[in-house]
Amino acid sequence: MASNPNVPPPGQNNPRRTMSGRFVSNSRDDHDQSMDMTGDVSADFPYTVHIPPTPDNQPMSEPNTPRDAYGNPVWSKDEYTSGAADANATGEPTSPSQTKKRRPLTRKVSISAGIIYSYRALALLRLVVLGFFLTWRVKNPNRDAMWLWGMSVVCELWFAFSWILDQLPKLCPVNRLTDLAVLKDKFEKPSPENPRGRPDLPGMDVFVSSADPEKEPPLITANTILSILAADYPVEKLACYLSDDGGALLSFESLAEAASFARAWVPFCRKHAIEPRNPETYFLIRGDPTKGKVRTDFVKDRRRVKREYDELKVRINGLTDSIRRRSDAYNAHEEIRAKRHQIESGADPSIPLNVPKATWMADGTHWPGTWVISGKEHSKGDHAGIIQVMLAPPSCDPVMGSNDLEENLIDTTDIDVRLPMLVYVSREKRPGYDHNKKAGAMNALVRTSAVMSNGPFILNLDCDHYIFNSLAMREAMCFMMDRGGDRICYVQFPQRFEGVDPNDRYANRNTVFFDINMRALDGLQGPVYVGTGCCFRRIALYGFDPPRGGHKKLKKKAALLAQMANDEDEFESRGLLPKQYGQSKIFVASIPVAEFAGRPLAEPGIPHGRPAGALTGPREPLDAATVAEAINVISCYYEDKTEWGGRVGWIYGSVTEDVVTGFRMHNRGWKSIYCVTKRDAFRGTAPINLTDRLHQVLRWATGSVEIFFSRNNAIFANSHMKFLQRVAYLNVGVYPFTSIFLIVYCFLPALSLFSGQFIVQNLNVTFLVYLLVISVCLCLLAILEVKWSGITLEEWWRNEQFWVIGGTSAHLAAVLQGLLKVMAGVDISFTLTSKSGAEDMDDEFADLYVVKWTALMIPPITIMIVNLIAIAVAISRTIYAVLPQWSKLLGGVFFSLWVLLYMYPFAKGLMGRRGRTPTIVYVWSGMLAIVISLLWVTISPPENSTGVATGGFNP
Ligand SMILES: O=c1ccn([C@@H]2O[C@H](COP(=O)(O)OP(=O)(O)O[C@H]3O[C@H](CO)[C@@H](O)[C@H](O)[C@H]3O)[C@@H](O)[C@H]2O)c(=O)[nH]1
Ligand SMILES: [Mn+2]
Repeated sequence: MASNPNVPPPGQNNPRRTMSGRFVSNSRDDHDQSMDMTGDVSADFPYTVHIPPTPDNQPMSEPNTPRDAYGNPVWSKDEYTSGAADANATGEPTSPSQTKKRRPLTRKVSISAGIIYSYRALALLRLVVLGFFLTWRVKNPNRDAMWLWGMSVVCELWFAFSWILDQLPKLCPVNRLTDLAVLKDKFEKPSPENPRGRPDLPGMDVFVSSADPEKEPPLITANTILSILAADYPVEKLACYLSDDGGALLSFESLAEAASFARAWVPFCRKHAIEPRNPETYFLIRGDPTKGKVRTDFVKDRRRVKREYDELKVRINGLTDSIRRRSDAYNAHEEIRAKRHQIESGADPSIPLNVPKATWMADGTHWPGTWVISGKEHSKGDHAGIIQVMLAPPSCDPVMGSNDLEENLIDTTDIDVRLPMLVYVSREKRPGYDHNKKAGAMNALVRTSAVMSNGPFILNLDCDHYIFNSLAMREAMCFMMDRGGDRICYVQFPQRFEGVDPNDRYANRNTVFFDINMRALDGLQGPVYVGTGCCFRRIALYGFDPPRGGHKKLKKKAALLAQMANDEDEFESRGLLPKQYGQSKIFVASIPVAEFAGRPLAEPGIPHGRPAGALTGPREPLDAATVAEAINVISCYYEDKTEWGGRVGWIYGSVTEDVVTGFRMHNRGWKSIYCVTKRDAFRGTAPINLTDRLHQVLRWATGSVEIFFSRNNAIFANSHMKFLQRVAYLNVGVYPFTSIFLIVYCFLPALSLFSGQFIVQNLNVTFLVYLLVISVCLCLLAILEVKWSGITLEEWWRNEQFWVIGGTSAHLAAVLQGLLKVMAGVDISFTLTSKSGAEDMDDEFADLYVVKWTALMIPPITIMIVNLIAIAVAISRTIYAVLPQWSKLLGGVFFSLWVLLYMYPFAKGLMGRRGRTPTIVYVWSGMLAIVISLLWVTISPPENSTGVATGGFNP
């Protein structure tokens, strides 16, 4: 297929517009009638898909347009290298307006000293008592059952170790506040350097990752995209990229639909200050939508936009069907043509024809990506790279709408109707190349966006994580633009979830992690990167070191890059850059531009900032050469012999690419920030049924094991990282191994009950007191954590429970899988978490009760059954009065019940919908167990039948 790299001028690559202001493309319903079977429907289809003509993996001819600067910043080279910015920053007298501007953008808020000091003291106390306890345990073996004692002591030693790994990094939590008003003052108010008050904020490229329209419904992705397009950030600075790892026409066309609906949605959001700007959620909000709305036409506008949105939903839901029908028609037509040709050419008509079952675009051409019935060069792992600019970059000045209701859906007088740039990207995939899952997709986007918009900041969102707070990007910018902001590699926001059952049975919200661990890490140079809701400094992804020693190193490197990009020989002779970043000179040239544009403003106290007003110029329009280059950099051979995935970009080699990527940055000396906003910044979906949840934690734990056995193990971290930060990263790699000890420990109570022994020789006072103290300390620590983090005790308890459930199932499997990878090189696949929204209107949480069998469930089920039987055996032995020591019996039973208590949500989950009366599970299986054990005891009565008398409390 001949590609057409020409990008239509702004505005022309959009769908046709009807009189009602709606946009149509030929991709829907009426298609069968309108389709011209001669294949000439291309004339009015709005999209020309851009793909590289490189199935043979040859680089495209180098576009001949050397540029000094690309993107939005106006950047004077002289000033950059001469350090004029520095000079200007060294404290000239400041005007009153400047003093006002010097108000900080962010602030640390300390946690109440009372709470935090008692928290630390308690942790210390527990540590000490734990030490005494374990010494006592080691010194006092149970001589009657050394095996039981040995196993339990080993497990307890490990638990203590893993508790320390988890507890230590939690000792210095912080909270932070931003001041958005100061940000506005600094970057959007008229000033001598910026007389028109044009936005001087740096550009932001938003990356949305999607991989499979089956598991990730296009409607969810479309909503995410809409929330981004409508975000409150200067339009001309914002660009949105959708990565489609499925290469599906369905994703492509639904993005086109979303883009055309954005013309109504975005002005509506701006006009009436809508929140959240994800239409699906917005229209479902319970309560009075007019609350706080002042414009009288709100109700009318809302009604219209709502109807338009409903139509969009129907269209997106109908896409699968319309694509199939269209393709069937085209394929039938092709077959007829081939048959005719066969007859005409005099060939034997009985020879079967091999016409491929292609997937067709509305313009009557083959879809270059994956076909519905996958064919050669059109399957998930084998297709061309595709780039489509769905919305062209907007002009740099506002474009006000009008009250012409023929043209517009709503009256947009005095409303800026521009839309941010929107690009569809599906990287090239070929057999024989490792595509490196999400990390690979993100790296393709990093390069393509560098060429097309080069925002110095990158916001990364999974396709199901939408912007819930339209100011979120500004929050991130406060940190990045504040004093010392140039040392920040990313600002991570907490992941918040919708559609989780109110009891949060499987701790899907992960609040312990997001409100306790992450907040605490924020006090230790920064939270880990968790894959979504994270705003990166672009150059941190390029493997740069943070500015140290007066920015000299960074400046030198950037200047060198700039020089090399311009000077052919220099570039070539060093051999260094192509090796690191690949062959694209345009890409390399974009690096220093991004570095410069990402700096905070030069001000007293911010020595190496950029001058105010430097980012207010218009951005270069996209030209054909640029798009050609953007396609070049997403080809699958581009990364050959480069450092992408190694030192540069998202790091490869783990299914939890996120943790590794963040780790590398921290290890280089960058800091990160955890930004918890009052109104959630982003929200996503979480798998709520047991099976999906287990698979999710399986992937995470497997990723952790991969990290543990790689050079990204925190043991090898360098001195840029604080000690406790290293402990936290070590914990990330180590926690799955706890499962080995946990599973043994969960069988111990049953083993003790069966054997009539216990993990200690007798339940003496010392043992019980130690046990009591460490448990009480743990509870008090939990209460204090709850106090400083704001989570609830129930959430904390759910987390404990799931720690046992996940620990005895998914984590164990992860350890095995990880070992297999290390020892036998077995590759680990990325199982997508399905993101089906609540379909069933009668029961929002219907998904919760879905029971899908998985082998992961075997160990926890075994644990439950064995423990139940053990309890029953113990009870029947008591009935027969044959147990040697009642204290051991009591210990064992308590121990067993404790395990069962932790497993309770799991048992509930297994029951599916009936699990609503979950006690039945335990009661029922308990009865069964009693029967079994009565039989067992009758068949083999224990030898010692004088036991009761010899037992007792024996301190
Ligand atoms: O080959 C792939 C596989 C996945 N994805 C995308 O990666 C994201 C995360 O996948 P998901 O199945 O939703 O995983 P979760 O467990 O929900 O995600 C968490 O954990 C992952 C690491 O295991 C991170 O990549 C995610 O960002 C983080 O939110 C989704 O947007 C996918 O579309 C790709 O783009 N290409
Ligand atoms: Mn997800």
